[in-house]
Amino acid sequence: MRPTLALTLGDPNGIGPEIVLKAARDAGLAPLARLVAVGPANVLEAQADALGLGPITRLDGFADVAPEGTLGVIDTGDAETEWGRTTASGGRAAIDAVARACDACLSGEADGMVTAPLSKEAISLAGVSFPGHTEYLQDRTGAPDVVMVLASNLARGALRVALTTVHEPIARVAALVTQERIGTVLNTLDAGLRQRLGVPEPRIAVLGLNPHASDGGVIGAEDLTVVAPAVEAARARGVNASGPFPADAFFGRGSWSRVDAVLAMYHDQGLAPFKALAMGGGVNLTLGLPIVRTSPDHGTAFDIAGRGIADASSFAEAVRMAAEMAVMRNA
Ligand SMILES: NC(=O)C1=CN([C@@H]2O[C@H](COP(=O)(O)OP(=O)(O)OC[C@H]3O[C@@H](n4cnc5c(N)ncnc54)[C@H](O)[C@@H]3O)[C@@H](O)[C@H]2O)C=CC1
Ligand SMILES: NCC(=O)COP(=O)(O)O
Repeated sequence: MRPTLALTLGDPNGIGPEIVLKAARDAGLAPLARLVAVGPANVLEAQADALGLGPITRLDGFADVAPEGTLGVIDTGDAETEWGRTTASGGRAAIDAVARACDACLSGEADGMVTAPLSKEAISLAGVSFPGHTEYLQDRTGAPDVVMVLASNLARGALRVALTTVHEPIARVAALVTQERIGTVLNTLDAGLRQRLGVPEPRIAVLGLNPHASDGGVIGAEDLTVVAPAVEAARARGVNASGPFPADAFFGRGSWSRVDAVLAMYHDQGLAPFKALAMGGGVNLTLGLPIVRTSPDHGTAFDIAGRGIADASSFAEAVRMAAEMAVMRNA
């Protein structure tokens, strides 16, 4: 089975359209999936011309097939490009593409979606109340629980970092790290590792919330009163979780290579070490959705937009992973 993947263009003022064009010309990806761009076709056509990465064919829908050697695009309406600017119209264009691709996955027109980066500030200016794709797609698909996972294959093994809280200000994190939340995330992560990533018996390490995982209660109580009981409860349900572990030594000692996934308590606790180890080859995926969704490990890169120098390797990895997940899901 060769899945059809919808590639959303992201914010038209960033590097999204450029990395989609570059991935579409990656000869290694063509056998894995049929790639269909979704977003403002005028933006994609202009960038394809400027960067010499065409030709582009406008499609009426996913059933319409682009001629060999061209990238098909499903148009979601014209947009302007203002390189590097955070605009409401850029945010609107980005989210309209995500909505179209998501609906195509739900209806079965597409087998998965790979999202180029959008600006959280721009979608907020456009009136979207969700901070990112993860929360928007959870709402649009009606998924009860989702987990953000950043994944990469490194020489020492697969590094997968999942997040208990995602796009939350640090002032709110401690209150959001509850036994219930950790339990729900562990269940969703365990199921997603088995069903979507083909890990038969997932081993999950859970990081502590406080420095040194609270050090016996000297540095806060949450690791003893919240995280440890949540890990115990998950183990009683058959989830092979361990911890809480002090986050700094856990990454410093390379302990991640002895488990299938690491559950961090908050965004930067997990993603700072992930990006230090894997940036450029990492993939952001959402487990718990009824659809397949992956994304690169970076953002809109407004500072280099329009210069033709964006590195598309993480986006290409996201396409590869989505193709594998779609094949596994449809098997
Ligand atoms: N999946 C998504 O939609 C994501 C969106 N974002 C959003 O992107 C915006 C910018 O985020 P930042 O934290 O500044 O991170 P960023 O990843 O956009 O940029 C950080 C630095 O890395 C460089 N960079 C990033 N990707 C690159 C690539 N493919 N090739 C070459 N250089 C690259 C940029 O030029 C910049 O200097 C924010 O609005 C953020 O919310 C961030 C991460 C993921
Ligand atoms: N740090 C990851 C990130 O911001 C991506 O968010 P999302 O758009 O995938 O929800």
